Amino acid sequence: MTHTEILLTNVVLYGDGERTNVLVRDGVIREIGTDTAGSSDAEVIDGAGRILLPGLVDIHTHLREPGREDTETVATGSAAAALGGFTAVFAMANTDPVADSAVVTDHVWQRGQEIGLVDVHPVGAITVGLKGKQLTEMASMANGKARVRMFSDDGVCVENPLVMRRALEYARGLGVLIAQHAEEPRLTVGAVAHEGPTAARLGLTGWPRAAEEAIVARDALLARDSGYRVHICHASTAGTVELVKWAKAQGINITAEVTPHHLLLDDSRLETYDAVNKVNPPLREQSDVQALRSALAAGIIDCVATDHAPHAAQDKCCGFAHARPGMLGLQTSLSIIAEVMVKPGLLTWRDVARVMSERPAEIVQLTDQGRPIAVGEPANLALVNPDAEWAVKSDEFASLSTNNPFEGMVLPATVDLTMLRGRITAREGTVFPL
Ligand SMILES: NC(=O)N[C@@H](CC(=O)O)C(=O)O
Ligand SMILES: [Zn+2]
Ligand SMILES: [Zn+2]
Repeated sequence: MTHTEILLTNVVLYGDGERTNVLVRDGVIREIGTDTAGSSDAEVIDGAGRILLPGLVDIHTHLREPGREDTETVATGSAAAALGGFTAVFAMANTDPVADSAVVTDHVWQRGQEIGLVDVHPVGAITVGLKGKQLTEMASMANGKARVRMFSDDGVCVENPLVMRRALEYARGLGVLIAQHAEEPRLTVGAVAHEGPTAARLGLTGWPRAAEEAIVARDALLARDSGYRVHICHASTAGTVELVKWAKAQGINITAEVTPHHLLLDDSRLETYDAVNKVNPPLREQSDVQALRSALAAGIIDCVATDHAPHAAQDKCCGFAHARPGMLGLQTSLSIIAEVMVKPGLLTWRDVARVMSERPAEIVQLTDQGRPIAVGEPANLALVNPDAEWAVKSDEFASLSTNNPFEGMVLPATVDLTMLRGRITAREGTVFPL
């Protein structure tokens, strides 16, 4: 039976303050208050001990549709997202065919809306076929049904500085975001792991920090001169933190994200040669991990993004050098942030709302996500139990792939319920597609 109203009782907004009730009707938050009761028809959900956050927004996800539907689809990725507390995700363009035309971006958007678990915003490619040569028709994607607002060649770097410069100028005219996978490819030929003592000992070809940092520095300068903004995907080094801090201090319009795995894991994980730990950029050293945590706490790094990157078993269970890079992220991200940022006191839950919902929504200029939990606002919400603990079992995950480096870990905090425009999309491990 469908209720016209949902009443969340005894929740603590942002984990800060007194318990209260939140009444949702027709997709909108209608009333908030300890006396709020709703009509007799309202579905009452007891939120005692729970924190209410705005629905999470992930600006960096890989759903493998079209092309590798054996590893993830818009449907399975949406389910993983809803279970992880997300109400909007941005699906990267490195699909097959590449999302470099409105035909592909409109398809991805349309599929997401049909499934109805999360708003799936396609990211458009910056260059045709991700080849780094010719700019795509960003305007036709931006003006299509999907209203594409973010462009990236993620998976590969826009290497040519003139192409990057033109991309920023074109994006400026359209008001869309350019996001860079910062990797100077001439420094990473054959690279499979962070260049450092661990890779040297294990005989793995290294990806030096400078490969990332050189592009971050270059693109900060290109952003400065274009007068337009640039976003840095998956920041992984202490040097990137210093460069972003410097650029912001100059008034350069630059934003950056960090992944949960770069905040939790380091290259000591490589000892086993298990390719589940292979990812781009690679897991770095403990000093980088600490610098990334501090930078997220300080707002130098703006937000968290999962870089959820599902891969088939046959593409992972092969020699380390041949395995594809990437790891799952959507269903573990909030818990990892709770573990590495909230538990040690680096962030409050109020801050988590900022780095996992409000700030990412701002960066991509989504007007209906990352909104305050207030009367009249869209009911995009995540109900979190901060005191629960759970063990990660990837065979219980919604994703079609199992490349999960967090397998077996016991993590804090569960997402008990996710709501998209007033409709429950996930509740206690079950999803409710349209
Ligand atoms: N992060 C990864 O290691 N892999 C991503 C691409 C990317 O984000 O660069 C993928 O598409 O699998
Ligand atoms: Zn990338
Ligand atoms: Zn990515």
